Amino acid sequence: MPVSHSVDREPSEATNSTENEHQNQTDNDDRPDDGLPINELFYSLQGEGTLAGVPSVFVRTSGCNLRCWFCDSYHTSWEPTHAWMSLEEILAEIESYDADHVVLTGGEPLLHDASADLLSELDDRGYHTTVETNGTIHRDAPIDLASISPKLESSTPTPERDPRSEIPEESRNGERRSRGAANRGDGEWEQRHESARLDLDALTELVETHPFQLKFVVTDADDMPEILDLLAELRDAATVPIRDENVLLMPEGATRERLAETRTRTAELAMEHGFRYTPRLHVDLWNDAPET
Ligand SMILES: C[S@@+](CC[C@H](N)C(=O)[O-])C[C@H]1O[C@@H](n2cnc3c(N)ncnc32)[C@H](O)[C@@H]1O
Ligand SMILES: Nc1nc2[nH]cc(C(=O)O)c2c(=O)[nH]1
Ligand code: SF4
Ligand SMILES: [Mg+2]
Repeated sequence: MPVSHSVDREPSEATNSTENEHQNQTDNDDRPDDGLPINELFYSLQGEGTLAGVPSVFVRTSGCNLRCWFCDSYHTSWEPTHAWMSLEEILAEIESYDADHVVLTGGEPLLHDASADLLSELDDRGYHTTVETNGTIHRDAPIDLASISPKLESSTPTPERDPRSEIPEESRNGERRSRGAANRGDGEWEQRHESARLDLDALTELVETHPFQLKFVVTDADDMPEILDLLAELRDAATVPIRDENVLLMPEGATRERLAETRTRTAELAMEHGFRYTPRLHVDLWNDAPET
């Protein structure tokens, strides 16, 4: 069974958009110089995108500069938990699995300087690396597939959609969330998320520097005009072709129940526009279980 690391302590304040600011809000005590805050590290099948079905080791960093209301990795964004692991420890654990593919995800993995070092070490060892990123940060690092998921207006945590506004209950991962009155949501991230969620320069640099896929989370047909506008802007700005086959529509849903509501419409939209559809295999297989 994969190993999970989490830290039992009060949730940190909202994570900021730079690593330094982020580090100010996390444990200093046991942090190695070259390490990363790891929320979970596990072996599974790539569930999304053009490599769906490929056995892969997942390294999930903690901390994000955005706060999508639907985030399926709540404990890396809204209430980040993690243990600090040195690169040596991370690499040893990756090497303990029989896999050629590594997926670096989060949270937002490109927030962290050490993500670039980890990617270089993985490259030296011959691994194929996929980085799951929201596309707001570019880093100079060897990446075999930049899996970019630019965030649409429908991701913004308005007060009505703020997950911290809900009464504390079992979390999506089956753990109890500790949410007191002090950290109850009231849409405080709405503006911050909205102003940070798209960065055309970072997106352009990402598609120009790495093999890439653009993976849009679709909640309903209203998302399409924004996807088409963003693609037109990106195609204008980038010096590399962005083919329809590089554009994936992925249904929003952290659970089988929710996916049952979104996937057929998303598949029809993909056909209508000539884009790819990507399933969420891991949700079909294991629902919202952690470490899958
Ligand atoms: C948790 S994110 C981490 C990487 C990065 N922060 C990002 O958003 O791309 C991993 C992937 O899950 C997707 N995702 C998160 N919550 C989702 C949901 N409820 N339904 C569908 N996709 C979701 C993201 O869009 C992204 O493609
Ligand atoms: N199986 C599986 N495939 C995935 N592809 C991208 C994931 C992610 O959270 O970034 C993910 C994930 O969490 N699990
Ligand atoms: S950008 Fe990714 S990790 Fe951050 S809140 Fe959105 S889905 Fe979650
Ligand atoms: Mg996931």
